[in-house]
Amino acid sequence: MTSMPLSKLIQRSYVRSVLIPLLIVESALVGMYFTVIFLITDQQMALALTQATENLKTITQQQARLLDVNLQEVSRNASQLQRQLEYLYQQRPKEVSFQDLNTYQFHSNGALYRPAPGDGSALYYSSLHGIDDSRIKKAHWSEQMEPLIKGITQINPVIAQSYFNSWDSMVRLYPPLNNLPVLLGPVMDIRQQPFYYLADVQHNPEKIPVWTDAYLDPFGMGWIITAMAPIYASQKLEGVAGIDVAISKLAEQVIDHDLPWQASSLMLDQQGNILAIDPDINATLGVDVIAGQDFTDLMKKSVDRKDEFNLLSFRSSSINLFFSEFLNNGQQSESLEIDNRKYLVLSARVDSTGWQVIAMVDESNLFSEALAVEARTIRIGFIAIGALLLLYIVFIYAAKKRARQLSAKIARPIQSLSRLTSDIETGHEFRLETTGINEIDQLQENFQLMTVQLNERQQHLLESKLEGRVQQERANLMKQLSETDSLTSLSNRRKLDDILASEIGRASRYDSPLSVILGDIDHFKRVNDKFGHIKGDKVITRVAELLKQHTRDTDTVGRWGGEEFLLICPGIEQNSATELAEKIRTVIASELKVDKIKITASFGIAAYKHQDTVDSLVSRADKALYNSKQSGRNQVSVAR
Ligand SMILES: Nc1nc2c(ncn2[C@@H]2O[C@H](COP(=O)(O)OP(=O)(O)OP(=O)(O)O)[C@@H](O)[C@H]2O)c(=O)[nH]1
Repeated sequence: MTSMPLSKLIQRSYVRSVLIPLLIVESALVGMYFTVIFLITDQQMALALTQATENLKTITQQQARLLDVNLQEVSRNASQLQRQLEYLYQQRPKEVSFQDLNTYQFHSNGALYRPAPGDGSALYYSSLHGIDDSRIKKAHWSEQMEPLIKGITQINPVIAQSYFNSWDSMVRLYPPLNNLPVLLGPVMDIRQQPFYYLADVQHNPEKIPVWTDAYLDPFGMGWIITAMAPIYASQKLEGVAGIDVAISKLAEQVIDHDLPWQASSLMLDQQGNILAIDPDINATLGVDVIAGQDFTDLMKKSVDRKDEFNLLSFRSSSINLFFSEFLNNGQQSESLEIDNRKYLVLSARVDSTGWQVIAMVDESNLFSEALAVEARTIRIGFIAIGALLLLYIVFIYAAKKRARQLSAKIARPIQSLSRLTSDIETGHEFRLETTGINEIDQLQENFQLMTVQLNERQQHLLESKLEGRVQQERANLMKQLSETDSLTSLSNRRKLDDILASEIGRASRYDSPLSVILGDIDHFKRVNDKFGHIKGDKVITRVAELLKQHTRDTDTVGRWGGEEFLLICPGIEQNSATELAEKIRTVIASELKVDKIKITASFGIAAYKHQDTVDSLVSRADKALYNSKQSGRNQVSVAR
């Protein structure tokens, strides 16, 4: 197992036991938080889509209905005008008197017209059939139509123009156009005009007002739709009454430009022609790009380029396809993708004309609220994550610091204990500080107790050892004192007895030689007598030194008594012992003097013999010594 610092161990345990579980739990919570946000956003978006679909569907249906109501009103106006004009024809007198001959004039191109209609109706009479008096009179008679046409035009704000066209190309029109002969030409034939066939019996057997298709007004009013009513008098088709409705005006009244979610409207006829369009979606559908200029202005000016206003014939093929399918299948709501943006498209049909009122809304507008809430909650989520990260950083920092403090708190007493262990033999007493950690404090207490006990035991041990040694020393000393001669420090008689007994035993056991030399200072009594005991003692001490000096370590020199010395020489034959004694005798005789008087000594030698005892051996040496004394002293004699 690898070892590591205590602080790291504590820190790791903090991280493992607290940080990691915390991290797992909070990661799960954050994950759940974001999942819930996405789910709720999805749900809110789906709800917003449903609400917008329902809402805009209702709005477009209301707009279509309102258009229908308006168109029906115009249709009723056309019926009214039809009835009034037919009544006028029925009341038409045979003869008509001229009111004011200057009212009408012939234009230079031959057509009859009213030069200055003012706020009255304009009149045009084609010269196609020739303009005789009766036609001039008819023109005058038709002035009775003016209040009818004018009244109808003024009664309904969506009506742009009302007029009557007679079969022989007389046109009475309100509001007036001054230059009708120029606009219509000298020989315009009304029966060749495309709308006129709507009035004949073959195409309109019920003789009721009918709607033309939407068309671009040749006089610059943009898209127009006309309610056309045949005027019969005595079964004869006298002409047609027309009420022009400017589609832009109609649309203005019914199409709300302030739709919710910034939705925009447009209106298509059955062929897909754009009858009205909110400028906001011009760019989206590419209408601006195709037309290259202001679309509404263009509509007012252009008559021949009708295709340019057909949604199904320009822009991208995907948009064409979408709208043609949308219109053909009568779909009410669908999603359309243009330039990677999704649009919700809803439509409602105008029953009178088969037009479609269409609302388009950018789906991102529907979801903006939900997405804004989502963005806000995601931001909150990220702030929370940031805060958590900050918390973790603070936590890790705090854990590190705490781990350091805790490890120091734990390590300090352990280090003290360790120091104490190494210093324990010094016997010093330590006082350890309490840590506040039960186990460690208990350990310290036990350790301290153990140290005290150990010190006490060591003290006891030392004391008992010392006492033993002192006793031993004393015994040794006593023994040494009992075996040593106090004057010469040589072995005394008792010790010599022991050693000699032991050497005799050894010589006997191993059959090894053993010799003893007994020496005695000559005429010592005289020395004492002459020089005193103190000097006598000195002579004895000096003889002892010389004996020690000239013998081996294996030899034993001892004071046998008084002025007598015994040398025990193990392993030495009689001859060698004699040589040794002779040498010692010579040295004493030559070196030892008291006040110039020579001191000599006599020696007796005895070699060990089988069965010898201490006494028998020493006795023989003593006899040999005696012989030396008898023979004149300062001699060496050998026992027989
Ligand atoms: N100063 C001193 N004298 C001692 C000691 N021990 C013995 N003496 C003396 O030694 C003398 C021995 O004398 P003797 O036995 O008569 O022998 P001697 O005078 O040496 O004569 P011979 O041995 O015959 O040569 C005595 O006078 C003792 O008192 C001692 O320790 N110190």
